[in-house]
Amino acid sequence: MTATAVAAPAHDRATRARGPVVRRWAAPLAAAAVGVLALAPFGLAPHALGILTLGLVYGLFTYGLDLAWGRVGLISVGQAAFFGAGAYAVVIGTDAGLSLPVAGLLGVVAGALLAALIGAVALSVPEATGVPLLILLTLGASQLLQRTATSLRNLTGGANGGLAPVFDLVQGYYVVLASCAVAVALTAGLLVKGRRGLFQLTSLVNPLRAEHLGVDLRATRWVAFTAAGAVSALAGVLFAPVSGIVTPASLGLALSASVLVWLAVGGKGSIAGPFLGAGLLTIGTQTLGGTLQSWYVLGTAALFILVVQVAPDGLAGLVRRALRRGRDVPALPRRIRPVHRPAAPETAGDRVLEVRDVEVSFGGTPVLQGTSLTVDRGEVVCLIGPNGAGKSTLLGAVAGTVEVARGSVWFEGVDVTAQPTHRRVRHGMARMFQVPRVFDQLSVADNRRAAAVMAGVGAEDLAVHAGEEDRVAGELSMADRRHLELDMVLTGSPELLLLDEPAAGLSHDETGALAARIRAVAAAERCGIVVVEHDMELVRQLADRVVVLSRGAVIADGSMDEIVAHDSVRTAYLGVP
Ligand SMILES: Nc1ncnc2c1ncn2[C@@H]1O[C@H](COP(=O)(O)OP(=O)(O)OP(=O)(O)O)[C@@H](O)[C@H]1O
Repeated sequence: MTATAVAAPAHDRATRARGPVVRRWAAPLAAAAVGVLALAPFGLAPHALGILTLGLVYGLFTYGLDLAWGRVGLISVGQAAFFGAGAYAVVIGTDAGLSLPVAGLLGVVAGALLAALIGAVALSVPEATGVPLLILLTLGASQLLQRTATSLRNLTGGANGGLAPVFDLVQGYYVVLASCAVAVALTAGLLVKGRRGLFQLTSLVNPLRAEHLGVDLRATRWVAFTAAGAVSALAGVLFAPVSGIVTPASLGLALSASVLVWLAVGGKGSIAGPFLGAGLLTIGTQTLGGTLQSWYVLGTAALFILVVQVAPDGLAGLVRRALRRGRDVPALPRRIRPVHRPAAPETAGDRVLEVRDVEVSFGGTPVLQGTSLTVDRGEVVCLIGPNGAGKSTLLGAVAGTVEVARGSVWFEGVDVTAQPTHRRVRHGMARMFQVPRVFDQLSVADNRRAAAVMAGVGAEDLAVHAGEEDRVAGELSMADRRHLELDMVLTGSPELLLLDEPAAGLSHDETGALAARIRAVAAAERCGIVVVEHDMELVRQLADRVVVLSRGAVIADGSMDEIVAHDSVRTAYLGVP
């Protein structure tokens, strides 16, 4: 399963050229949907057309949520804040004498700015606190805006709502609205094409691996969340003239909960899913909700639970599975421009890495206490020490995933202590984890493509081995996943390779094969390699130099023989008195 770039077999090139089944169906299905929308005014009674219009508005609203939740995994539980902001902009703006398009534009800008602000705050903190913070902030924004809309009677009409311009001709407004929905869905679809599509899909599937291939997670998520706010606000703008009245409910929790259900039922991560979920449930509410009342609400809740249990990818996911004979593997966009990789700085000499007196604490407990480490080009340094000594923490400090309280990290002669992980990676730092971090849900071929694009290599020129298009990375054995991860991080010809217990979970023979490969990489690529390892046999095979860490401090640094003979190492690590 080791891989270097060779020409793709002809049949694999053909498979890629044809594209996955769903892609072949996408254009005809989209054309059919647009055709149905275009013919609807001629075939439907005004009441039915009104319901379809509302379904389209809510579909667009749901699509907005999908740009955040479905594309980058950011759940907003107060998405109505953006929808209501758009709707109220129409009420307030037109009341102040602005034309509908100008008031609508202001509404979209307001929604985008609100989302940009919330996203910037929530994404500026570490992920573990950022995701709950986003949930709280969206919920808070929705509640705050709802209360404000209720209180400012003169401006908004208070609890009874404010009036929006209504158009006499339902059919005339339908055409405007349907054109808008189609245009926005297609334009916003550009956000998930090409390189940005790769950033989004990889961030969604495995954020840590994405970041360690050079994806800027924060920027990717922020752009998606801002776009989600703008699109949901536009839906609110379009909703105001359909409803004729905008009440505080358009900012509230019930609508925010509904849009989550619509997206879950329709299916995340596509254009069709949000429109399908919102459309079907809106038609259901309008036609059955009045007569069945609480039974209808109960039925919707049951449908939600059923879909979540039976088809987590929603109705659109069911259709995709049917078209793909039971498999629903997300695919990277085609034709992705490689990411630009900066050249090595002129200051770079033979020293690839220098860690100077680094201190790291977790919750006030010191873990690294003035730790220093150097690695030269072509050198393999093995980092050993008892459990909890701080070895993985040191790798994290080097890679930028662990915050350094004092001291500095120099990579290729540049102080990178304040640099985010993705920037270090783009300058040639690569990392493998104790548990292999590959994109489990994607095909092996797409894993390689993602790595190639991020390494600045054209995905078109990449080797695709027989069967790798159809093989999902999560189905590979532990050894194959490790080799795939190594292939991926080596695609960028790194200057520094960080390996955290690479032999974990491997058999004796597999460990031997991996050791031979790591040695070959060090010789061929002339990169510095740091290996955290407990397997002393592997350390002996790999190490040019061994560094021993105990309680966050380096207690020995030298050849394997020197280390074994070292008194404090025998006491601290080998347990010999
Ligand atoms: N994110 C974290 N939050 C709090 N404590 C942490 C965190 N990461 C590590 N620690 C603690 O820091 C100490 C060092 O952990 P680290 O994983 O770096 O040790 P290690 O030498 O790699 O150990 P092992 O060989 O068992 O993997 C441990 O006590 C661990 O519990």
